[in-house]
Amino acid sequence: MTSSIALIGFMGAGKTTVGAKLAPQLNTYQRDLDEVIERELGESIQEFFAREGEERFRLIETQALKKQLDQVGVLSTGGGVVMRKENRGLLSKSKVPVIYLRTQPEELLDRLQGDEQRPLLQQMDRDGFIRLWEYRDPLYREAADIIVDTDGINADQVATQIIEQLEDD
Ligand SMILES: Nc1ncnc2c1ncn2[C@@H]1O[C@H](COP(=O)(O)OP(=O)(O)OP(=O)(O)O)[C@@H](O)[C@H]1O
Ligand SMILES: O=C(O)C1=C[C@@H](O)[C@@H](O)[C@H](O)C1
Ligand SMILES: [Mg+2]
Repeated sequence: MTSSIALIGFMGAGKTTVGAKLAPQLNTYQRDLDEVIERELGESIQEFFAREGEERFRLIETQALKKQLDQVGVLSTGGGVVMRKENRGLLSKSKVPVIYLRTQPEELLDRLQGDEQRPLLQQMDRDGFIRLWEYRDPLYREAADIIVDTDGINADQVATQIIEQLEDD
């Protein structure tokens, strides 16, 4: 079974949380694209967004994705990684299986209640959040090799489902 994968999905789908659980089970380690970018920038994504805006962040995210995607390990991406066509192309043609953690927006809103780390979340009301989810859902599907529905199951159960799906492949 492969020990390299990439996790994609909306904010709060569990890419960071599930990736951390999955990596030791696959005898590998996790890299989180948001954390890689924050280390390179020397500041939080929140701070960078506030000063430079989303477009500049997306360019940096593409550079980071190019460097990280085909390396060994579990790569947890940021929720907006599918916004740029170039990134979707990189994910689609990548050698590593790309797994879409799919979670309904109502459950995501519950999980993210009170969050202050995600700049886009601060800018949106409930309807805007659902509209963005509906816009992105087909983009994640386009880029993914495997889809795992995470509604109503915890992060450990999501990790187990991913391993089962990888074994079936
Ligand atoms: N399957 C799950 N069931 C319940 N809560 C979950 C699940 N997966 C993650 N969470 C919780 O949801 C919150 C967001 O999770 P996480 O940070 O892993 O999301 P993410 O997909 O990495 O988001 P982002 O795109 O913003 O990086 C955390 O509080 C985490 O504990
Ligand atoms: O969904 C998004 O667009 C984002 C999700 C986070 O992971 C970060 O990459 C950033 O806050 C943008
Ligand atoms: Mg994350």
